[in-house]
Amino acid sequence: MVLQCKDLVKKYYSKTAVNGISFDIDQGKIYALLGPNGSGKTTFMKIAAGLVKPTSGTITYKGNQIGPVTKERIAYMSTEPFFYNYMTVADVGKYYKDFFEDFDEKRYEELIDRMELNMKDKSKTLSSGLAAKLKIAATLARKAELYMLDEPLNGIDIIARDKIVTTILEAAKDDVTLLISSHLVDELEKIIDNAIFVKNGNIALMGEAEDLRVKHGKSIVELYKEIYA
Ligand SMILES: Nc1ncnc2c1ncn2[C@@H]1O[C@H](COP(=O)(O)OP(=O)(O)OP(=O)(O)O)[C@@H](O)[C@H]1O
Repeated sequence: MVLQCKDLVKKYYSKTAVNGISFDIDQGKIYALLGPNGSGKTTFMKIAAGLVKPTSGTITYKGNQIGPVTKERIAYMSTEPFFYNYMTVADVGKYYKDFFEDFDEKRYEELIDRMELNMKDKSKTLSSGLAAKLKIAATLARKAELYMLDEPLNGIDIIARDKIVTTILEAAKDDVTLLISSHLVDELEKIIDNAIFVKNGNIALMGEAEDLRVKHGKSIVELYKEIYA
């Protein structure tokens, strides 16, 4: 296993966003982190990315505390835009290269092409769907070991979603792990190995997607509806 968390808690003043979760994530698998708005998915990803400190509990990546070493190996794509309005698509690449040693410029060019973006486009002129694609391209151009993508399909039209899902799948290798949050469970169901259902900061259900389907006689989409109805 690569990511291990035990009794992880995050409180924002009186609000408990993550309420004592424990689970492990195995290398080389694709995980869906599922749950409605406010269930704690983003908070968990931010803790694993080293952007938010847990209130209590432990979390390690390959035995290391979350910190500078793990940040070099974990690529996190937040729901918020990370680039400034004045930047062009090319500037975003340079900005990323300055921050991350594992950033592969050639791969970025390929991904920008694939997403039908142009290096000269100004980020402030991009539609929300194109800005979402830019975030994905920049994140997947890193040669990370663990990619955590928070709502990568948000704002992306139904035609482009397949392309994004295929691009995400290309990143999946034996030594690469993916953790993807999404409300669009249909799209994720096709590609995931494991599902983690989060409810009110707790794990409501988790397991290998195929085991869950067999055990409950339901698809992941149906389980989602049942858990959150
Ligand atoms: N900085 C913060 N200050 C106060 N409360 C916060 C903060 N960040 C998150 N919360 C609260 O913690 C809870 C979990 O939020 P979080 O963003 O982790 O959920 P989520 O499952 O990612 O939801 P969404 O799908 O809407 O992004 C929510 O009730 C939210 O209001």
